[in-house]
Amino acid sequence: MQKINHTVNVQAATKLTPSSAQPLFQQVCVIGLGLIGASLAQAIKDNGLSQRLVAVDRHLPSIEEAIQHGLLEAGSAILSEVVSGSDLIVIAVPVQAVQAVFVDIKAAMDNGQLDIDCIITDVCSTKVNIIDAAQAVFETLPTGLVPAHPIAGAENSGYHARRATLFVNHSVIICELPTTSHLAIAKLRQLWEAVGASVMPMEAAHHDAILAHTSHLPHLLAFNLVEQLASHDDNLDIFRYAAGGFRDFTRIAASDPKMWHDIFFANQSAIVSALDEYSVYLNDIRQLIIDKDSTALMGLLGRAQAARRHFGHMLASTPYTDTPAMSASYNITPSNTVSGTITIPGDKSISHRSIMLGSLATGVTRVTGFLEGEDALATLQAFRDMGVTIEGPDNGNLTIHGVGMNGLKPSKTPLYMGNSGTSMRLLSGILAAQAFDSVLTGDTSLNKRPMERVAAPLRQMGAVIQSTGQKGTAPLSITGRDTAGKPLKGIDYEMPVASAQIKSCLLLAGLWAEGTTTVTQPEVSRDHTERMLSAFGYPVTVDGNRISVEGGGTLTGGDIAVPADISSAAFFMVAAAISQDSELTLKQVGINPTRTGIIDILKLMQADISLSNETHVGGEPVADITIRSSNLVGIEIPEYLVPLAIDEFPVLFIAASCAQGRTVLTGAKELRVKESDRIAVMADGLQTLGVDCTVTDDGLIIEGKGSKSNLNEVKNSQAVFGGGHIVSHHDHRIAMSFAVASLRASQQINIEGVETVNTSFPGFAELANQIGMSIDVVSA
Ligand SMILES: O=C(O)C1=C[C@@H](OP(=O)(O)O)[C@@H](O)[C@H](O)C1
Ligand SMILES: C=C(OP(=O)(O)O)C(=O)O
Repeated sequence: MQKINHTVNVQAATKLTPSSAQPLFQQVCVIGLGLIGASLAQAIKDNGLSQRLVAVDRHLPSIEEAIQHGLLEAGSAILSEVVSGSDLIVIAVPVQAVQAVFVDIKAAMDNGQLDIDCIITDVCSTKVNIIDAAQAVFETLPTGLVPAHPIAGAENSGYHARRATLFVNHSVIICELPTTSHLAIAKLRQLWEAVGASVMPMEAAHHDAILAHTSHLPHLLAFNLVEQLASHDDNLDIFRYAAGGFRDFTRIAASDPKMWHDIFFANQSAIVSALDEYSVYLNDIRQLIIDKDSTALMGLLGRAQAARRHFGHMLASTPYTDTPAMSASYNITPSNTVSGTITIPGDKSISHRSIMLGSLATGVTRVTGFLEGEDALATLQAFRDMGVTIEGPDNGNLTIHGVGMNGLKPSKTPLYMGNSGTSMRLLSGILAAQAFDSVLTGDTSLNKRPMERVAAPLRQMGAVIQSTGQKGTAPLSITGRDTAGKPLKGIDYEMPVASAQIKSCLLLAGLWAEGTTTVTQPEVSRDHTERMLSAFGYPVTVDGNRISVEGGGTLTGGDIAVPADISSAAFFMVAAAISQDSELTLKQVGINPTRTGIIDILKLMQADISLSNETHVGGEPVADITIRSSNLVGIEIPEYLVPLAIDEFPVLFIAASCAQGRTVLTGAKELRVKESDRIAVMADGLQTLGVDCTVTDDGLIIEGKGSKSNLNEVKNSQAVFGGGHIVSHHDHRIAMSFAVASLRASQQINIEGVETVNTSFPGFAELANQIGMSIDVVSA
């Protein structure tokens, strides 16, 4: 067979990687110039990863073209003609042809054309049979053998479909065999990372089982559905009118039949078991349709829709919902006045609890005003994962089909709580009492927050719960009562901190415990759990700071109207208070007295705030809040107000910076264990913007820069903050607080890491701009 040589383009061939003086390889030999092989060759070439590139392919026109394009230095249909001196061989042929390639490679090693430690890898979709094939050929597996699988592709095949960027942001699974040398693994990892992929090690059999479900089964179904429709007599009509769904679902049936033929046989047993499982599910959904079981069908469809979005985020430990960008920043131009009448999104704490109690109730619960922020959506998804049918959210409306106190089912995957401390802590109380085991995990920030504060008292109730993170942190592993034995028992617990999350966690666990569960809080904290339990017909005894429930009761579903969140309203309250000639009215905001610390503190600072249209919505008091510009004064914040304004301190620090004189906060150590250390992070940002402040162990002292002008003079005209770059540490409340600072800034403020604003206040920037601020959201 003919060998085609080509004059080497010296410049291109010696192009170096930016990070090293030498290319990673002397000569790479790619066997098979199909889509994957040719794309990898192109990526190696474009990134200067090899001194020379050669290829083997039975289709000589592809080889010739690749040489003409300057991609290859040489090529042939016969391996022995080009392989000499290669230090990497990439096998990119159909699975069934790999064994024959191994025979050729062994011969080249035996006759000295190839070094014994040459790296040999492949890109095939199955792994066990590749290892079996190598074992059949080599007496001992070569130390350079590293089976691999790039999870990337396209329905187009062949040399012409190649793209050097095919692997960017894709995963490559590599199977490290006991025989493989560390150097081979390290070099192959370096190669894949250099072409933009991320490498994951995986055991070969596990790889095959996973791929059977995620790749092989969908391809098989796509081919089969096209076959089914094509066999109809009226197939022309079917194809002519086949709209997006058919096209989307069967896109992959345009893939290479030979390749898939080989894969289906190569991974036979894993594919057959995936197919058997699929048949069971298919039959189940068929039956739901026959039975007209609307609740169960909605449950299945809702769960599947949400799970489709959810898995990606869970794996990446990133924000929960499909936000427009995984990282974003604000560029804010100073403005000096705000005005208008606006509606703030629903209360986060009440939204969480509506899902939890609605799911555990008997009957249907209809929720309006639900906060469609990532934190509350994490709670929603967790209950879907545990088998609850929840319709929506649709414009804040939800219908929850309660499953009763004993109706939750084990989730098939760890429950992902995203960024939400409330979800994780309240759910751990509920799950500690369930029959089944659970695992709770979160994003990078949540997995750093203290969880022993709930795990330790739950253990006193008899729960079996482990905080498996490094410092009493998540992931939490909870053993179900079926394994752990007896039911939980009520305890009388003195809470060391005034935390509504600890209180709620224990009260919720107490619903299933034997006897009475009592918690005593050192200070009043938000009481939404107590209120909502009562609204669902569950008796709760409140005696000052002692709150008790008896285990064994039931909840009855009903309607819940979620009021606007005072914690979100706080940003706009401060915005109007610190800026010039401003007046804002915030409609129907929750003014539960356990949440109104922000109003009390601002009033002590002489803010101009008034409430009107006071009424009750779903057991919670609400009012319109009107706030106007005022010359604030610095104060010593009374410690009893700290739990009543716990989430509002970041923005209160902005208010304090604009006040005349010093503001002192003490007794607020809890701020250090929120989404960020809110004392340290706020102090850093304030200093960046030119405000003098001193961090203390449990608080902050801020030297306000407000004017001494009397209240009749033009209010709030001077700049307090300079401009600068603020790092929010991905904490939503830090990001929004510094956005508010722009109303008294002399120059632009840029805030990095604002994507988490969606956890509590989706639409914040749009609303801020609507009342006169100037926030430009930049997505990365
Ligand atoms: O119970 C709740 O819904 C919450 C309680 C507070 O946390 P702690 O209980 O940790 O103070 C608060 O910071 C959080 O945003 C919501
Ligand atoms: C602390 C907060 O929430 P969580 O604890 O639920 O993450 C917050 O929203 O400020």
